[in-house]
Amino acid sequence: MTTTDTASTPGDVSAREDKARRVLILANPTSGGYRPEALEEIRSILEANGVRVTLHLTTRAGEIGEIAASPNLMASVLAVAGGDGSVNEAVTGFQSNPNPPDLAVIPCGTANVLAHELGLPQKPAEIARAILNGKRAPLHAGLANGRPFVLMASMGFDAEVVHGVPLSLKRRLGKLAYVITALRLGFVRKSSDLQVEFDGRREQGKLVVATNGRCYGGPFTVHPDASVTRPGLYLLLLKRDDPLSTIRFGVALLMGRVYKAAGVVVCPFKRATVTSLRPVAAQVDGDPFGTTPIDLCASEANLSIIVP
Ligand SMILES: Nc1ncnc2c1ncn2[C@@H]1O[C@H](COP(=O)(O)OP(=O)(O)OP(=O)(O)O)[C@@H](O)[C@H]1O
Repeated sequence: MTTTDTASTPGDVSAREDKARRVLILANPTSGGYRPEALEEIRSILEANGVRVTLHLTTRAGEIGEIAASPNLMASVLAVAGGDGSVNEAVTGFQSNPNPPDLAVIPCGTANVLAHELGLPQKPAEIARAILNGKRAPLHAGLANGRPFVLMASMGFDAEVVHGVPLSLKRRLGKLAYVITALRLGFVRKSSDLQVEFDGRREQGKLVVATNGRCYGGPFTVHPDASVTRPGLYLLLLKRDDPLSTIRFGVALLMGRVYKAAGVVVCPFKRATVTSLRPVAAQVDGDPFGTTPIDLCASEANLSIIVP
C-alpha cells in the first residue's frame, strides 16, 4: 500500500509509518446497497495483510464530511462505503483538509455512478486487493457555488426529481423510485427557462448538466471525453423539457448518445453561471443542492483515488 506523507520531521518517522498502514472506513449504513458482511470481509483481508483498519458507521448526514476535514486523520486511505452522496461528502471535507489521504470507494448506494465511471470492483476481495495494491489516480472535481461535485451538478427537471424522490421509495425501489418520481412530476410540473453564461457565451435552455465525469444515472455515457481522473468540465444544455423531448433525451442517454442528440448544446467550459427568473432546483452528485443561481467551475484541489 502506498503512503501519503504528512509534514515530516525526523521524530515523526514512526508516526508516519504507523499512519501508512492504516485505513479508515467510513460507512453509511443508510445507503442503498449497504453490505455489512462485505465490510467485515474487506476488513479481515486488510488486517490479514498487516493493515490496521478502523470501521466507523455514520449516524447522521454530514459526519463523513466532518471526519474527512480533520487534519489529524491517522490513515493513509479513507475508504467510503456508500453511494455517490457519501463520496461527495468526503471530497467536500477534503477541501478543508491540508493533507487529505487517498480516497477509496467501497461501492454501496443506489446509483453508484462513480463506481461505473472508474470500473471499481464490487467483490470484497477485489476491493481489498485494490486498497492493498495502492494504485492511485488523480481525482478532479468541479465546484457548484463552492461545493465540490465529483460527477455532476445539474439544474432543471432531473434536479427536481432528485428533490422530489421520497427517501422511503428510494430505499424500497432503488433506481426505479427515480423513474416513478420522474413520471409523476413530468406531467404536472411547470418548467422554467435557464440562462447560462459561460466563457463569454450566453445560451438559454431548460436543463443544464455540468459534468465532471463520463457517466450519468449509472453506467450511461453523458459525455465520452469527460473523466473524473482528468481535468475539465463539460456543459450539456437541453433546449426543451416537455414530456416528449424528455423521453427522447432519456432514450438517447440509455443509448449513450445524449451528447449527440438534437436540441442539446455540448461544450467544454471553464466557468459558467446559471440563472433563472424564479428559483430552479439544483443537485450535485445525486443529492439536492438548493436552487439557482449556481456558479460552476473546476476545483483546484489535489486529490487522489484508489483505482483497480
Ligand atoms: N447515518 C446516516 N444517516 C442519514 N444520512 C446519512 C448517514 N450517513 C450519510 N448520510 C447521507 O446520506 C446521503 C446519501 O447517501 P449515499 O449516497 O451513500 O447513498 P444513496 O443515496 O443510496 O446512493 P446514491 O447517492 O449513489 O444514490 C449522503 O449524502 C450522506 O450525507
